[in-house]
Amino acid sequence: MRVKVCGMTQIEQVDQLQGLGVSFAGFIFYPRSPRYVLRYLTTNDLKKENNINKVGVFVNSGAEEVLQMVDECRLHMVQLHGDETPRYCEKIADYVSVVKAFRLSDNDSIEWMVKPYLDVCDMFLFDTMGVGYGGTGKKFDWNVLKDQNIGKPYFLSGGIEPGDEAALNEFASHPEAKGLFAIDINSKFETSPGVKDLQKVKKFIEGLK
Ligand SMILES: O=C(O)c1ccccc1NCC(=O)[C@H](O)[C@H](O)COP(=O)(O)O
Repeated sequence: MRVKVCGMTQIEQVDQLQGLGVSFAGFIFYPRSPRYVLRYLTTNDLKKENNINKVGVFVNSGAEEVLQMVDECRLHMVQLHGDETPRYCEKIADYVSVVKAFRLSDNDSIEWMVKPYLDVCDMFLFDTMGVGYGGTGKKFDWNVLKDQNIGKPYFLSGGIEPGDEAALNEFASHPEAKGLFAIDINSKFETSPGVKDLQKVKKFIEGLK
């Protein structure tokens, strides 16, 4: 199973991710996050080739700002984690792969939520609804994704933690969980916001099928 580690702020840690079997590194470009990457790294630091797919996470930023960061930091993908409209996503998707994040609460109609975005995004990400836009450490019930006509590959996110490996393997093995593309981990693998415990990441990946 592919893994994305989100909220990276330390370049030495980014350099180690690929060796652990991580496929994507996420960088938060949201100034109100404790993991706001530009508080720790420069765009020149981010521009470096680290042999890992770099995902920029944005929350309701102007399209020009997003595209400027894509260019300056050589991002491979952007993850839109706010209230971005389909039209906005379409504009960004002309230049770079777009992952639209949806924060789920109980009883949301997922098919209805994603439908307007199907033609203008490359992938989706499902996170938990909470105070703030992301990195809440809260889980949602993954079963709500089963048997849904999601229509795009998706990242599974929201409070995923060490010890979840067996449940994730079980979820991924279900034919009804179709479309699962990667697991997104963040705050539950930190020693402090933005600083990851790479031993925990390693052990977690070893437990995934
Ligand atoms: O991590 C943040 O601080 C953050 C802030 C604003 C928007 C998105 C943010 N994180 C995005 C992610 O992709 C996280 O991995 C996702 O929300 C899950 O985080 P967690 O619940 O801590 O596992």
